[in-house]
Amino acid sequence: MSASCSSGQSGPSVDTHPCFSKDAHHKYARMHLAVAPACNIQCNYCNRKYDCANESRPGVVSELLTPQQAVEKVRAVKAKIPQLTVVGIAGPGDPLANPARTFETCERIAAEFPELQLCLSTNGLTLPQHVERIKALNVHHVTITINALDPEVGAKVYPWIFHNNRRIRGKKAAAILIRNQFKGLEMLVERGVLVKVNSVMIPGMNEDHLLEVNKVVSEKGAFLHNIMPLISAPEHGTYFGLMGQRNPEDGELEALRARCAGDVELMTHCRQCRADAVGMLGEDRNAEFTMDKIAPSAPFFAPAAKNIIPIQLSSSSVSERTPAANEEATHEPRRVKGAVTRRLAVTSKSGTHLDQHFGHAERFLVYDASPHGVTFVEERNAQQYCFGDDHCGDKESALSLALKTLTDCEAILCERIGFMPWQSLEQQGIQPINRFAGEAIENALMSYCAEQPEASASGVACVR
Ligand SMILES: C[S@@+](CC[C@H](N)C(=O)[O-])C[C@H]1O[C@@H](n2cnc3c(N)ncnc32)[C@H](O)[C@@H]1O
Ligand code: SF4
Ligand code: SF4
Repeated sequence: MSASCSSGQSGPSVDTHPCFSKDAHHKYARMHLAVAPACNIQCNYCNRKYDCANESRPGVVSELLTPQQAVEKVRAVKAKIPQLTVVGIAGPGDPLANPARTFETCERIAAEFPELQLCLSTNGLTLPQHVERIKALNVHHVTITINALDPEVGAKVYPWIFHNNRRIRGKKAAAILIRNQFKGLEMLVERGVLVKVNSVMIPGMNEDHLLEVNKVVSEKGAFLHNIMPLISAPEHGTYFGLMGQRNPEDGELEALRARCAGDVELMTHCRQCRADAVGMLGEDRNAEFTMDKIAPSAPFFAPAAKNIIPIQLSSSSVSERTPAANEEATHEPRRVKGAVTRRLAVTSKSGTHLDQHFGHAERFLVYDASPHGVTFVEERNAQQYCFGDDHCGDKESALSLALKTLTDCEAILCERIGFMPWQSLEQQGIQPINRFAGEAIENALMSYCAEQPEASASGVACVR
């Protein structure tokens, strides 16, 4: 596309942006900086991974970076790839759910490399409150992911949002998210910041609705609309993956794009890059620029292992109970001496690692955890409800018994989980988490805590 925007939005040039200009795409390089682990909403298609070299999809990175490391990485990439023109923050979580880390990174890069274009990719939940800062930092463009206009459709994509220190679910949550996305879009356009809108095409759920999204984002002044195919597979461990939500088939996305009637230009060559992609579009040279290669002596952030309280599983710590009536059965995190503490459960065969399928658990291990440490609370009996095909009896009642023992837990971390229990847990307000499969329990619990929005707001450095 040319430098002039079809929406009439004036402002920064897009001629040297590899994603926006078909000419630029072979000449210029981009890089994503993975400084934003936390997210303040859940999309049913997203499962972030923080140490994965193999998968190529959004939300996956090899390592998380502090703002300082991010600048070191830009220095190293710029020295080897002088065609670098664009530096973006696109996760692996949401940049604006990690505002301190995101804006510190932008400030450092703007100070050292004023010639580089900065961009951010966000779900938009907290966008309105950050627009002035984004403008002041001279961020070249912002991408907002908008999958629905109608909260009814939105509620099928987003099970919850975390807003004003509360977890909100269903249509109410989707309505708040959508309102803030459009408010943020309008505020940015008014201030001359380029806005690209991403929408994920989810067959059977939002494809017709995206025609309306296209029309409205066009009227509101977005300069580019990027309708991307859903990437969904059971092995990604997402809700959609487990429920068998299919991806668009050949030709479906093109047909949808052809039906879009808004004036906004459509992007057709997005590669759905990882949150740490480096290089020209279509290539990923991130492996050449991992921190061990560019700053081998620098200590990497790791959770404060010294604060881990050793776990001793004894029979006296095994509990038959569900939380007592006079105990607060709440999922809300508590603040203890300044640190947010969360009650979390895990399934584990070994007692040390997340190595057990939810359906195979005969016990749940319950912890109070914060980004700084982990305290073992107790073991609770779970009635195993899945024994394999021949033995599954009254699955539902066994599952509901298992769920009763977890009412005070915010999330359960497990190796894997099936669709039915996932749905039941979510209905009860307990988030199933399987992205730490195989990890040591303490590290996984601290990492989970550190990636929550309140943790990053209180300045927790990084998770790994
Ligand atoms: C990983 S997100 C990070 C930025 C921000 N949190 C957001 O959602 O816009 C970057 C983009 O990848 C998209 N994405 C994530 N998982 C996806 C999936 N399974 N299929 C298609 N797009 C996906 C998001 O919708 C978003 O547009
Ligand atoms: S907003 Fe972005 S990071 Fe958060 S769950 Fe959705 S896709 Fe993942
Ligand atoms: S995800 Fe799409 S828009 Fe973002 S850098 Fe890759 S090609 Fe460009």
